[in-house]
Amino acid sequence: MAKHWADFQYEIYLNGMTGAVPRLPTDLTRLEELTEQRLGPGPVGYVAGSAGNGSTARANRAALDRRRIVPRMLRDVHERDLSVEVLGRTLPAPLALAPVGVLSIMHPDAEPAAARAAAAQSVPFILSSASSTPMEQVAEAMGDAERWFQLYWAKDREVTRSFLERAKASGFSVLVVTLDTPLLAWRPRDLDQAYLPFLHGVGTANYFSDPAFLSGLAKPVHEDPNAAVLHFVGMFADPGKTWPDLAFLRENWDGPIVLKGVLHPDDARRAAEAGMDGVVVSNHGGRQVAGSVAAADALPGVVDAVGDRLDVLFDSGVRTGDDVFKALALGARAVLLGRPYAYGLGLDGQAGVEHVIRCLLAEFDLTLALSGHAGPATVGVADLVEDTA
Ligand SMILES: Cc1cc2nc3c(=O)[nH]c(=O)nc-3n(C[C@H](O)[C@H](O)[C@H](O)COP(=O)(O)O)c2cc1C
Ligand SMILES: CCCCC(=O)C(=O)O
Repeated sequence: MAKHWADFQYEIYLNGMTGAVPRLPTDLTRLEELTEQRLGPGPVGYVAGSAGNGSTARANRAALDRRRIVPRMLRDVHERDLSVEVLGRTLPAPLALAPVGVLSIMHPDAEPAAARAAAAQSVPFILSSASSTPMEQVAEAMGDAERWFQLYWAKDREVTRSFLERAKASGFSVLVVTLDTPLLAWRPRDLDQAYLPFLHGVGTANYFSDPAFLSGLAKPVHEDPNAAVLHFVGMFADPGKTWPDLAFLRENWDGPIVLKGVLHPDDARRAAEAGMDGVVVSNHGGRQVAGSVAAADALPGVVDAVGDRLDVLFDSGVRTGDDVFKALALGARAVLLGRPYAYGLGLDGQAGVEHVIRCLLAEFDLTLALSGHAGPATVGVADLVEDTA
């Protein structure tokens, strides 16, 4: 049975009869400011910050804001079903939680709490390679929920092989390979505070628990933690990789593989030729290339190029239910959500993440209905106009 996401609206009003109001704002764009007030400047700067002067993060928002929905009337939207087919699975809504590393800088319950929230709301959780908790522990927290694993494609092939083996053994079924972070970008907010979570030992849990990684260290982590962190920083990603290298991942992973960070239609075509199953059109939430094309502006070109062969997902800048609608109208099958759930976690742990998911999907459900759609299938580019003013 289809889940009635919009009912959250009346749950909130009914709770109000006893004087209760939501613990966090229902306009998710307010979460960043609240997080700024409550958490330390280093962690908040890391999560909220972007590459360069922030131009890409702003462009992501502008590209979504510029597109406006044209609602249609009298189309029977009484019964709605938000489910979508993605990578051979049925998702109850077109949403997954994006891989966000180092979540313990936001909340001590970190990835297990976010993963439990996603599981409770039946939304896939994509666990980052740069998790602050080893993948086996996060998998355990997830029960029988959908598990997707994000790979930072290490220089050391044996570390990659070991990560894939561990992820398979822990029940992760979809592999999301991030291509846009072969190097960490110029991030002034972090540079100005000289703050990088990894140097505080956060985000290395999968590596420090990995036999292949540990065998590359001259001394055990506890004897020389700084050397271990520097070894991680030098090997977690590999600027030398090229398209033919994908064959190694295809050989070592049985399930679907999705390439994250694709913005050019030709790269999307190469992904299809390499036997991949999907792409995420993403500029990493504006955290990598300053001055980059906005993700929403890149989306239609990628959909045109490979939409009939690959599942095209989208992230970067999604903050509201109407953003989800717009991404679907531009051709995405589903969206990933990044910072807002990290803020929800920081402000209220697992409950905060559940709040964020429920608000976003309730608002999306209502946007669909009020725009004349009973589900994602009928949403298309004809539902949008571009505001050129
Ligand atoms: C604090 C933080 C950590 C992130 N860590 C990762 C990561 O480990 N792997 C990855 O592929 N993307 C990572 N991302 C990028 C997200 O997966 C996603 O692409 C981005 O946050 C989407 O944009 P949004 O934050 O505007 O929703 C991270 C983003 C943030 C904010
Ligand atoms: C080493 C980078 C991992 C975290 C990340 O992807 C981000 O901060 O955007």
